[in-house]
Amino acid sequence: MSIHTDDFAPPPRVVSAAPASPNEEAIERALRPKGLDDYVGQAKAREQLEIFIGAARKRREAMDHVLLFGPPGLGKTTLSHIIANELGVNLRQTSGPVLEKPKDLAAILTNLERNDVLFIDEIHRLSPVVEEILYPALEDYQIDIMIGEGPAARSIKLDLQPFTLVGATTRAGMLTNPLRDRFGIVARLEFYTPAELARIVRRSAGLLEVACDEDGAHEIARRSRGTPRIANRLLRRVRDYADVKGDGRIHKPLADKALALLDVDPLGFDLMDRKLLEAVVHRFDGGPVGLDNVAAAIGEEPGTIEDVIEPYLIQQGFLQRTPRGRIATLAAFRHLGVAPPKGGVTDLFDGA
Ligand SMILES: Nc1ncnc2c1ncn2[C@@H]1O[C@H](COP(=O)(O)OP(=O)(O)OP(=O)(O)O)[C@@H](O)[C@H]1O
Ligand SMILES: [Mg+2]
Repeated sequence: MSIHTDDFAPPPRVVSAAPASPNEEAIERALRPKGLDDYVGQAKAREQLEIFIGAARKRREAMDHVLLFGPPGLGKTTLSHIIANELGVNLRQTSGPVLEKPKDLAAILTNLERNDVLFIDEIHRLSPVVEEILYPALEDYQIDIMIGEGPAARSIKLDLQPFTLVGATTRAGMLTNPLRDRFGIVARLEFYTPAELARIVRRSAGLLEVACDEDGAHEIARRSRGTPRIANRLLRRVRDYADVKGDGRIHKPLADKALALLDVDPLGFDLMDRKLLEAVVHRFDGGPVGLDNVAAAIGEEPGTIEDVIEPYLIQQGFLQRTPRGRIATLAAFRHLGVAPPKGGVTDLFDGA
């Protein structure tokens, strides 16, 4: 039997917010809510969109362009599909890194039908030359394209059908100002509360035809890092456990055991989170420590730490992001069972 190098790749994090495999993406599609009514949580974004969608439908116009931003797995792609559904138009889907040349985007834009939704995922990764042709498209539904080459080259204007751009990004800070300014609607997606995630777990359990009681759903929800993608994944893992070790039904004691086996602790932190907190606490005395140093200490990309691991730890009050670096809070010391430093945990303002 040959050994593939893949055999040595670390197993994917069970609480990673990124989709684990193409198979998981297919399951996600099946669990994706189709309308705003099914879309749990995100009250603010939902309310905003309800109004804009309603107005655009009434006037039979293209809705204003929308920017969705927030950490992975919170429902940006889901929401873009819902917007197109609710508007009753087609959705064309692409992503920043896929659009290499202006003509790639031009081909998509010129094929849009009236009032369609164009979804560009990872919009912060658009190349500058592609972004350039997007500006007039967004403002005037026009593009300038070059015909011919060399001295004979000339630019012509093409009219487009009115359309709505929905851009998604995990890093709003990386968008250029001119691009950001062209979005009329900007919605920031927030981490979900355990109660909201429990509703999502119950809904998904229904679709997957698994019996899951309220307490079982809550246990899964509580450990899902505020993220529906993780909640759905943990539900499927717990279902496997229930099928093998139980009678297929999910309740709290069973969920507890299954999740402990998966190394997901009661706060939803996994080995990666603990590794990060431990590094800041043990190796850097609680900080402040720069992102690059933490990254080197735990062998992760700084970008991954910033986009994927940190946001939840910060939101939960275990880590602070300060101009001088990352600081572990008292809660982090307590969670790791470590006595806090004598002078107290460095806080944001001391010495500043
Ligand atoms: N509000 C919600 N209600 C119910 N289920 C949701 C909700 N938001 C997301 N989900 C579920 O979580 C899964 C992941 O959501 P989605 O793919 O939309 O995340 P994303 O923000 O686009 O992530 P990424 O940044 O990785 O692209 C979806 O397949 C869907 O089943
Ligand atoms: Mg997505």
